Amino acid sequence: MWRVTAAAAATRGLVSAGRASTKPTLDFSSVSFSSPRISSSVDGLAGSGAALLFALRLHSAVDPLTPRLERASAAFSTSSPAEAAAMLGSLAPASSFVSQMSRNVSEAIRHYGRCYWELSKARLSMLVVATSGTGFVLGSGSAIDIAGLSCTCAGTMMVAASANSLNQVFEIQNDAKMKRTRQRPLPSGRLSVPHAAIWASTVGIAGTTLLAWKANYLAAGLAASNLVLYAFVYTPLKQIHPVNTWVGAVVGAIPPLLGWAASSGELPLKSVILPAALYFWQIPHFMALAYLCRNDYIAGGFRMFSLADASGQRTALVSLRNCLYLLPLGLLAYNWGLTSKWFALESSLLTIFSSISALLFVRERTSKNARRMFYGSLLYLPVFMSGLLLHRQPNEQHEHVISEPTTMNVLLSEVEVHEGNSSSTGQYKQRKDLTCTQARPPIAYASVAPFPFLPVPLYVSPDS
Ligand SMILES: CC(C)=CCC/C(C)=C/CC/C(C)=C/COP(=O)(O)OP(=O)(O)O
Repeated sequence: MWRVTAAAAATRGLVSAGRASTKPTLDFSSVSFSSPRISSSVDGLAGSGAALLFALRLHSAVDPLTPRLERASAAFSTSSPAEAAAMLGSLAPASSFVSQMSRNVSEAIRHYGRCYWELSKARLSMLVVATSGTGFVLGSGSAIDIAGLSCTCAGTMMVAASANSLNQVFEIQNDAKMKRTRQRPLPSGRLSVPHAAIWASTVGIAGTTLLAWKANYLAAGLAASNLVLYAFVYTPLKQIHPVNTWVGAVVGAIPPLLGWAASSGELPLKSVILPAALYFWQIPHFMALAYLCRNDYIAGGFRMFSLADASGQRTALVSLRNCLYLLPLGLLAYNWGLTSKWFALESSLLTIFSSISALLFVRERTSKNARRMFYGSLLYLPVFMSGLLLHRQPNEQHEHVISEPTTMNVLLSEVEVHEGNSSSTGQYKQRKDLTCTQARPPIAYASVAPFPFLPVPLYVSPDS
């Protein structure tokens, strides 16, 4: 019985996929299902004729039943309803196989998708991407290269995902002992270690390659070194010495440098403002976390600073000290031409607010005050980065390539003099205008003018 009904449902699927719009209509409403489970799954199948067709196409490579289905479907137009139903009844094993297969595929996608998401600590990685993207914008001139920004963010996401996955591969035993982490894919047994290692290597290599290809070697090198620092230095250090928090802070501070390097190919002094903010910001953030979860960290075998500080006093003082280190950053950002003066004001107010939460924790070391400091730190970073972006001054170093009265401009003006009013002057002017928005290497343009038939040479910095 169920064979016929399954075939009927498959027929409805084919009809709804539009293959039988001009064919005689079959009425299967009188057909009943003997099992509710089969009934619901077959109904689902019938409702998605297109999906079924697609699955059958895939299946046809391995299953000799598929040509039979195609013949039966063709017979639709010529057979009576009873004949067609009987014919399609013989196809039930194929359709149930396909339905099972598509269910398995979608379950596997959901399962591994979730595992990869958790293994990559996707939300943390997205925060890392936000800092790297901010670095990219700060390092840009007045025009922002959106394609470059997208590639930098994608590359950073992949390398950060890889670093986080390796961190979990190395900490399975510890994570299994901590309440906060025992449900992660590896300790919970949802994913095998080789699978996680292959995932980590693939995204790590892909991300670094993308950065090297679409940004530059400096950005790719920073990403790869940061991965090594996080996975192979910070991660084992967590079980060895409390200094791990400071090493971890360096890891968190590098992504904005990576972004800056990706947009401008160099790292001037003012590029360290956001990394410095991230470095100092992480100390109270992780101190608060380690204080709140100290029993969990003890169970996991991690040597956090707060574990050797039963009263919490040193933990609180270290947090306050690092909040205070954030104070001059707004002024420096203004002084070094990174932002307008408004940012200096906003950053100072924000830092005072964070320092007050740390001061309250120093005065009274309770979980409530530690939590307040933790949530305060969560607020600090997005506000600080938004302020930087809102009040940023375009990076002059990025634009000096086109604005300095050297190499290119001299050559361009010479070209204009030589060409006089000839029609090609317009082209060169156009090219010059283009450089004002795209800030391309001068030699690439200079070479075009006298020897347009020669290949454009690689850019060599005048300083090198
Ligand atoms: C480009 C690139 C490679 C970026 C990497 C950025 C990155 C992974 C930053 C994380 C910094 C950090 C110290 C996290 C805490 O890890 P944890 O091990 O203490 O966290 P857990 O206890 O939750 O595992």
